[in-house]
Amino acid sequence: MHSEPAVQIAGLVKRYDDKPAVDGLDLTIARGAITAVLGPNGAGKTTTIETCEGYRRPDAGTVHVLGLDPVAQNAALRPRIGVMLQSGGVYAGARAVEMLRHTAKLHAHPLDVDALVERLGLGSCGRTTYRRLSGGQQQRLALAMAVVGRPELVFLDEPTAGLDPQARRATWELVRDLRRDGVTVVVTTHHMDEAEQLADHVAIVDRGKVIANGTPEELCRGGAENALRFDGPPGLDLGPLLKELPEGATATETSPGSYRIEAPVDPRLVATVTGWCAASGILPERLSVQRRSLEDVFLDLTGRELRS
Ligand SMILES: Nc1ncnc2c1ncn2[C@@H]1O[C@H](COP(=O)(O)OP(=O)(O)OP(=O)(O)O)[C@@H](O)[C@H]1O
Repeated sequence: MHSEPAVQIAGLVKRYDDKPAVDGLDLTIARGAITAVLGPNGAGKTTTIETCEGYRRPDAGTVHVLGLDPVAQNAALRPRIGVMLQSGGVYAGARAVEMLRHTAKLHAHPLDVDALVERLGLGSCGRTTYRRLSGGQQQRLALAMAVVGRPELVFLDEPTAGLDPQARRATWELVRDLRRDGVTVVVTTHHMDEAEQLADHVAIVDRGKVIANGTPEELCRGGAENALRFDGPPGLDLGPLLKELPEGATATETSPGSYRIEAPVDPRLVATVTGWCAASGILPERLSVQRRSLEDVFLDLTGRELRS
């Protein structure tokens, strides 16, 4: 296990026509995990990732990927990373599966091409040229090309944009399998459900900076949406319940007969509250868990919706 991070970015600045697309971005990405870089359109995700891949030179700051400078040491870095770009990067006249086989042969320990083709539902496009594939098929082929060489680190830029739900799930499964094989995966997305489903770590990017960073649980912890609600008889004495709840929890009657317990919601909390209700002869009606989502976190931090 390497202790050195997979990616280390400090104070990254990248400008286009004097306008900063990335504006002092700091980010450390651990090895062997799935990290989602989440943010609205235009936040600077693609620019950051392309800088990590060596396609763009930083205007300021430093970037290290697998301990290497992506521009100065590009030749050493290239064989160790897999890259799925948002648009193409694939020769349009080449036959889909042939191209994949060819790419596999360039690597010492490639994945099994037939299994990968099957996995991503590309079996029917064997002899079809890239330009004749549907958008979703092109997307899946680009993903296959990024991972077939069994790289140490994979960058996936919006891998499920425009995919149908089935292809989306197949992509997520493949990404999870990569993690199981010890591959580090960095995925950019503006779908918060994708980040919540997939990622071990989430970096929320807005206006060229990382504005929050942590596991989905860490980011969603606290705040008004992390609560349990139930209805019961009005005027209950919540003091005895509060004594049973974890430190820092609050219990309030928000309107007559409506109760709200604010605390990290886990099965034990639900058992404590329902146990107290049972012991007090109360039937908790409309018992519900309200969890903060990454969308709520983004809204709290920026006052804006994440959705584009
Ligand atoms: N080649 C370029 N020339 C000029 N401006 C650019 C270029 N590439 C990106 N930008 C601008 O830089 C900013 C950040 O873009 P970037 O593509 O990095 O964001 P993003 O978070 O990946 O967005 P999306 O989710 O839409 O892909 C945007 O304002 C964009 O218009």
